Amino acid sequence: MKGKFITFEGPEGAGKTSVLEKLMKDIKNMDIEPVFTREPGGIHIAEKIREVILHKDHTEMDPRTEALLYAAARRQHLVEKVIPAIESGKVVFCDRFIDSSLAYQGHARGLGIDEVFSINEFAINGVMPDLTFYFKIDPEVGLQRIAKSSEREKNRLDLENLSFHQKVQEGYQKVLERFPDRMIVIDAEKSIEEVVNDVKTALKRVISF
Ligand SMILES: Nc1ncnc2c1ncn2[C@@H]1O[C@H](COP(=O)(O)OP(=O)(O)OP(=O)(O)O)[C@@H](O)[C@H]1O
Ligand SMILES: Cc1cn([C@H]2C[C@H](O)[C@@H](COP(=O)(O)O)O2)c(=O)[nH]c1=O
Repeated sequence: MKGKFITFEGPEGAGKTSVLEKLMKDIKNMDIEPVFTREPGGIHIAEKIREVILHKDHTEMDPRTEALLYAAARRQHLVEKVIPAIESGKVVFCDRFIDSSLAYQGHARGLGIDEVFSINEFAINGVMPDLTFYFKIDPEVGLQRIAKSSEREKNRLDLENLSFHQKVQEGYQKVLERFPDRMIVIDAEKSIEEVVNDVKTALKRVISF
């Protein structure tokens, strides 16, 4: 049986990681075999690439280099972890995937959504999510949340200015217009409990757990 590939997208501080942590607890011991992972990262090489991309001192990084590094991390993560899991019937829940590249590098960095999609086509070789939750939130609210969080050390992208994060938001809107069939919009400004419930309700339409 082929599994499923479900991705979580949205700007900084939207609550993706918090919701995935709650789902991880709730989905355990139920009818599906879940795999929780993230981008960039999820496996050794991609975590190393993550350190290079997100290090706050790497301010000289060229936007095309950034886009290529995300795509390289994506390729390795797909081949080592995501594809084998899907092929063995598991349900992969991934914190970010290609839509982040389209919104951040394609739109916010100004490289072009089509151009960034095309370098990613080489990396993904036809693997796209079955379903994507887009956590919609005013970028200022998301940034305020991460500013309040004592656990979080700010990375290079967190430190971009508000206008960059507003462009990320516009980028996601464009991605949503391009892929309306696989994307579900979640109001991420609701309480965490309500957001978790909304995600679970939508998930139950595609998997039983
Ligand atoms: N619905 C919510 N309401 C209020 N605070 C929230 C909500 N969801 C998450 N938070 C808080 O916001 C902060 C950021 O949450 P989280 O790390 O889950 O976001 P994220 O979408 O994964 O962000 P990033 O992509 O930047 O890592 C955390 O301190 C978390 O506790
Ligand atoms: C996959 C991917 C990610 N990004 C950005 C988005 C965030 O600012 C960081 C990842 O940090 P998080 O705490 O794990 O959310 O990287 C990007 O710009 N392009 C991408 O393809």
